[in-house]
Amino acid sequence: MACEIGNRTVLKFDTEDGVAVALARYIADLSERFIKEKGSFNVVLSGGSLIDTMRYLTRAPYKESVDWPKWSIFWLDERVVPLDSKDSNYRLAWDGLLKYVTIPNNQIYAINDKLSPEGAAEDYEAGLRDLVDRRILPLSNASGFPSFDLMLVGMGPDGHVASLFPNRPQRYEKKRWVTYITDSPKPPPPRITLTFPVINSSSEIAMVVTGADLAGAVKDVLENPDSDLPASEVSAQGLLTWFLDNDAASQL
Ligand SMILES: O=C1O[C@H](COP(=O)(O)O)[C@@H](O)[C@H](O)[C@H]1O
Repeated sequence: MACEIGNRTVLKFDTEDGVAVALARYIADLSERFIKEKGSFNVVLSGGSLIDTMRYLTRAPYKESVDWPKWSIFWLDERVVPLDSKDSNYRLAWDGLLKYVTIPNNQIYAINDKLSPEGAAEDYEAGLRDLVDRRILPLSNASGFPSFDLMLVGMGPDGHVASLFPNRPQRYEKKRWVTYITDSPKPPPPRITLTFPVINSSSEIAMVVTGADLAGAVKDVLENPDSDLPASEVSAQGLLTWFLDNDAASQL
């Protein structure tokens, strides 16, 4: 079932598996559209449950039909831990998605895990600036911040997105493209994260939210015009689409 709530399209499915099926088709369709329009597809991944919900992309027909070599992969946020740690969003994405598909390694933009959180954030932002200089990543005409084709965003029960948490100042960053946090309320504490000006410069955003523990935050973000949760600040230059299962939508 689809409906419009504010400036968001909300798609509701009976089960998490229904979300997973629809999400794979949505991503494959966008991949085809962007590659036809400009020859490449820049995708930003979250960590958490999102990667498992992308599982149908690693199977037929998408494993073969998607033009994976035209993709570039970035992270919305990353834990500052070794890339082979079980807490790393890179490792999660590698194990659940990237190892099954044919995206060239030099188009997978992981953090430098040898640096401090501050250093890793500066290094990731410098890498993005280099891609802008080389015209691989465009700047949004509207905001002047880099504009990714698709951002896949998860949400925590506290309404956090990326590593932008309630009661932490990073969510108010207006100048930097990438910032860092050393006291994340959700472990592990050291992380880097894209900032809201970058998130909200994306062409397309999918908020992928499944599970009963998220129902309260979903209701607040989608039905309370005065919501102060970080997820309520997400907007896109194109379409912002929420994918919900019945559990996450149970309080709407
Ligand atoms: O810590 C994180 O949490 C959020 C939400 O994760 P989920 O398991 O509740 O889906 C995730 O989007 C973010 O990338 C991750 O670092």
